[in-house]
Amino acid sequence: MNQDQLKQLVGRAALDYVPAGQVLGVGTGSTVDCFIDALAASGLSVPGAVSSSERSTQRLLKHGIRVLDAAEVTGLAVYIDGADEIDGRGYMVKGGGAALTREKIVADLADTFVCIADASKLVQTLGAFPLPVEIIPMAAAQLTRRFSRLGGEARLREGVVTDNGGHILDVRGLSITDPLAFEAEVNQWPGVVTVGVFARHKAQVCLLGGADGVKTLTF
Ligand SMILES: O=C(CO)[C@H](O)[C@H](O)COP(=O)(O)O
Repeated sequence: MNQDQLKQLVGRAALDYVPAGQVLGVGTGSTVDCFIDALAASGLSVPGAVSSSERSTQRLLKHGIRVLDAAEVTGLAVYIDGADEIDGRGYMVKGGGAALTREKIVADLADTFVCIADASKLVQTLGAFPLPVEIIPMAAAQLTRRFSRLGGEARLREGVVTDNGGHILDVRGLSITDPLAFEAEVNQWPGVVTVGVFARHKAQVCLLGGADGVKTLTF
């Protein structure tokens, strides 16, 4: 199976986690696109979804699935989203699709984060994937210097403006051995909107698609 087929496989597997009769949190990315398509084809009745991006909102609406504002719910049982990397503890790097801020907001509403990913995303240590960080543009140069003091090389993602009007720095060369401490530290640097380490909002479940089918990891 190629990577696209694995994404479709885990997208379908995630249907088992859709809470009956409840609003669902929906992430962003090509794997989530597969999940949204599978949800629409499944005939499962969901009262609506809280979406983490304009991209997912458009896809949900195209399928006739109602999209609610985050402010319209007080909580969600389940949030389903992809990842750029996930480790053996459920900590993740996210934001390859530049939606990390809204993804963290929706994840924060949810009791259970279900990560859907192909097996290439499972890593020993986070950091090989360039770490996305949403920033306020004015702070780009000084944040670049801060990352360089941690051994990271930050580059502005050219031509990308997030749904929130922010910019994205991609930071190469990091080895994130303590994701909770790293996230807490970087989050409080002035000019950082959101760091793409999801440690406080880690996955509780990961549906990992590989040659042998879907493996369910729980953390
Ligand atoms: O964090 C994300 C978007 O901001 C995505 O979940 C992540 O980039 C994985 O995407 P894909 O499913 O396309 O591999």
